[in-house]
Amino acid sequence: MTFLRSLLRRSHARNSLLCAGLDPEPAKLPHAVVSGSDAVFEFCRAIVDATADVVCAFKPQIAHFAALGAEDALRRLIAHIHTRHPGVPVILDAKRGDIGSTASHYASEAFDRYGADAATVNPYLGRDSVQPFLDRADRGVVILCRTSNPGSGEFQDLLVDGRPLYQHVAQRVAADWNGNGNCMLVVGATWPKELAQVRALVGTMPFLVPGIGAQGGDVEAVVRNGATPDGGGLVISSSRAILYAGSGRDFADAARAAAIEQRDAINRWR
Ligand SMILES: O=C(O)c1cc(=O)[nH]c(=O)n1[C@@H]1O[C@H](COP(=O)(O)O)[C@@H](O)[C@H]1O
Repeated sequence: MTFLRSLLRRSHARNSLLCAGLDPEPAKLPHAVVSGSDAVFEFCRAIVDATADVVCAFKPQIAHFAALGAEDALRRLIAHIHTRHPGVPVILDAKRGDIGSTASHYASEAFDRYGADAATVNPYLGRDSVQPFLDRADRGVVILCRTSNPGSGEFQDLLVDGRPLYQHVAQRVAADWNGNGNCMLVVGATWPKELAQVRALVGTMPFLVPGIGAQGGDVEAVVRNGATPDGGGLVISSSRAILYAGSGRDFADAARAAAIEQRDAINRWR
């Protein structure tokens, strides 16, 4: 089954648009419970097992593992999700972008080494840099469009032929890059007006929407401005607000409670 089909199926089955981001930070781990050389894996596995039935996807962030030399923990974590929670797709947040010959190695890293179902990519280098990802028709390609960070407008809002650059990205992806029907766009929860503008440009293409929780994005505005007419089309991602909801022995229960709260807050506006 393709990534987008399994995402849709999972989202319907669990009535959830929530994605749990997996961004382990050593200083924030509950050391009384998880410690030792495999603490990152054990922490993330506990979060995954506590939230899998609440979410439509997981999104591990590669730098949070690579900076710690924990690439093998990432590989095992994705394998664990696939084995223990089949049907929950994994989006590897890697934000890759390079010339085509190198990009093919990045695609292989994401999809073959780590076994991810989808990966985030940066469109700045143009279509040939994303092509090795687009060619993997069964996998998802999640393309940065209007990112959640405060400085996102510095380049993404620059007017080109009278329209902001991020709108060109949205239109180009929808019209030209999505031949295999495997594209999504990243639009930050912190920019509801832009979310509505991108939705108006691309029809029902699904969006990955990070920026609720720790970054303060407004859930109601996200759903009102970003959802498709059937109340879907969104994968709303939250990392720190779920991962670090608790810091004691009950950290996994606290993460589950936070995820349920966020899922329900999203569903209230659908
Ligand atoms: O591609 C992403 O996932 C992403 C895009 C974006 O525009 N903003 C954004 O915050 N992210 C990622 O989403 C996660 C947000 O984490 P929290 O702010 O803790 O929920 C981080 O891993 C970011 O790298």
